[in-house]
Amino acid sequence: MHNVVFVLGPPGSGKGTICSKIQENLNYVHLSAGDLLRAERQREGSEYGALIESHIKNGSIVPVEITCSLLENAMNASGDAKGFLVDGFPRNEDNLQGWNKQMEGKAVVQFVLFLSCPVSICIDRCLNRGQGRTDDNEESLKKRVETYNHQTYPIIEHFEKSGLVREVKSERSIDEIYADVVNVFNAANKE
Ligand SMILES: Nc1ncnc2c1ncn2[C@@H]1O[C@H](COP(=O)(O)OP(=O)(O)O)[C@@H](O)[C@H]1O
Ligand SMILES: Nc1ccn([C@@H]2O[C@H](COP(=O)(O)OP(=O)(O)O)[C@@H](O)[C@H]2O)c(=O)n1
Ligand SMILES: [Mg+2]
Repeated sequence: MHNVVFVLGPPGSGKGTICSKIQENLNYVHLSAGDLLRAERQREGSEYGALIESHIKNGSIVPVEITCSLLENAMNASGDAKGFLVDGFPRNEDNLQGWNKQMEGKAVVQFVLFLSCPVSICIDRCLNRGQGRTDDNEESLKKRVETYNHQTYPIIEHFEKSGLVREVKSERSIDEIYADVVNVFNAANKE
């Protein structure tokens, strides 16, 4: 059974940054849904390259069958770990339903780490991210924020109802955020 922490928050809230620090220090394996989709987009022979690129540019969400299979394969290919940081998933109702269907009996969600951050700060961070992403431009970001507000935030509210959400405010320095995040993980692993 895979132990999973979902990591959610607006684009640019620092999900990737914080996950790599947790992976370094806490024996969790970081799996970014966005990174897995970008790798699949580049993979020679992939039948999904064009579809993935069009969703990424439009800030819309790739069908869950593709994303969840990439996540499951990556979990199965990984060695022993305390758990997996599933970064940027589930981002909409389709993601959530697809995960529940595909991963029932194979994974348990330990909690949801919610990195909350004002959108204006998030947009500035993405515009300055410097990774050459095809979606870090004003036009794509407008759509990504809209997708976050209308599709992803309701998923966070859904988990909130089950008491699974741990919110950490991420408009602060990485060290301040990370200190709170470590406390969240320590508390969860004591339960
Ligand atoms: N707490 C922070 N303060 C300032 N900049 C940050 C902070 N966390 C991340 N960043 C920067 O903001 C950008 C987006 O961070 P990233 O981790 O890629 O976010 P996400 O995965 O949520 O989109 C990156 O350039 C990163 O270096
Ligand atoms: N579960 C997911 C995650 C990402 N994606 C796509 O990948 C894009 C980039 O996701 P990302 O997680 O790398 O973006 P950030 O929030 O890290 O900036 C999203 O805008 C979606 O188009 C998706 O379709 N489904
Ligand atoms: Mg990211």
